[in-house]
Amino acid sequence: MAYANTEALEKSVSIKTLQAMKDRCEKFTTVALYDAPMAAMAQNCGVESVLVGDSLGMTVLGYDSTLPVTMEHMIYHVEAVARGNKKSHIMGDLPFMTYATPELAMHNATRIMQAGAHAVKIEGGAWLASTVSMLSERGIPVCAHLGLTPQSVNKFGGFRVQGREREQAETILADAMLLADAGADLLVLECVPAELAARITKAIPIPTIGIGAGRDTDAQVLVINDILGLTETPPKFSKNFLSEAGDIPKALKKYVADVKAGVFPEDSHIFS
Ligand SMILES: Nc1nc(=O)c2c([nH]1)NC[C@@H]1CN(c3ccc(C(=O)N[C@@H](CCC(=O)O)C(=O)O)cc3)CN21
Ligand SMILES: CC(C)C(=O)C(=O)O
Ligand SMILES: [Mg+2]
Repeated sequence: MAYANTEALEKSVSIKTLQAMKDRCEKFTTVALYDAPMAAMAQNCGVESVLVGDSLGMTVLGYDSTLPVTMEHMIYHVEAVARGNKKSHIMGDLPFMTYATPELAMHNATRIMQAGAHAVKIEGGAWLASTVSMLSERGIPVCAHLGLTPQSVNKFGGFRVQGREREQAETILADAMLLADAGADLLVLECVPAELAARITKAIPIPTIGIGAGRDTDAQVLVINDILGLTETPPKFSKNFLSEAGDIPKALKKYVADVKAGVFPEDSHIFS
């Protein structure tokens, strides 16, 4: 069986566990999920890292973008996930405009951490460096997020691959190095060419978590709805693992095993 060596998490996973995995060149898996039973299942299937994503605005609440998501939505779902899962590392997204200034970021990150997250995720480049260092210095691990940052969908004019032009690719690489230097502990790279994600992963000491970013990031993230075939028009980079696996735990275990083995994402999921 392809997933025979995938087991429930035994010890709780911290930011240090994830860093040590990068340092050992061992891949880890993140799932964006939103409720207690799915969070429990992720823990039991060896998913090291879970993200309570603001994608919940689209995947749970039926909005067309992540912009309507509020702190109240995020807290409600972080609390549910934290109740269901005592082992995986839990990140919570800060929603649109709730970290527009460092002061707002510190206030709202506090609320996400008190709801049960172990780290917060924020979308943006160089402008976030001071926010990242302030949160980090005060004890809040930060996951930065570059490339297709969905809260900026109106600036991008749609959910489009980012970093295809040389100049933009160099900016994303420079932003990644700046945010890592500022104290970010993790970096999500969304919908960027695989070559760029590979360069960034080599250039920075912290783990990179890719989605539509090729095989060479330190980890992969997918949205649970896409893994389980719940999305009407799934993004090109996603994969329905349920259809071949047969049930939800088998689908999660197959996803974990395929990421560890470096066989997911496949060529058809990759932008170049
Ligand atoms: N179900 C779901 N999965 C996700 O991964 C996801 C969400 N929802 N909601 C929040 C954001 C939005 N995301 C998206 C949504 C659509 C595309 C998309 O349609 N991309 C095109 C590529 C466009 C191009 O070539 O530039 C695709 O064909 O996949 C990408 C990311 C990722 N996130
Ligand atoms: C797709 C991931 C990276 C995310 O930000 C979310 O689920 O909100
Ligand atoms: Mg998000």
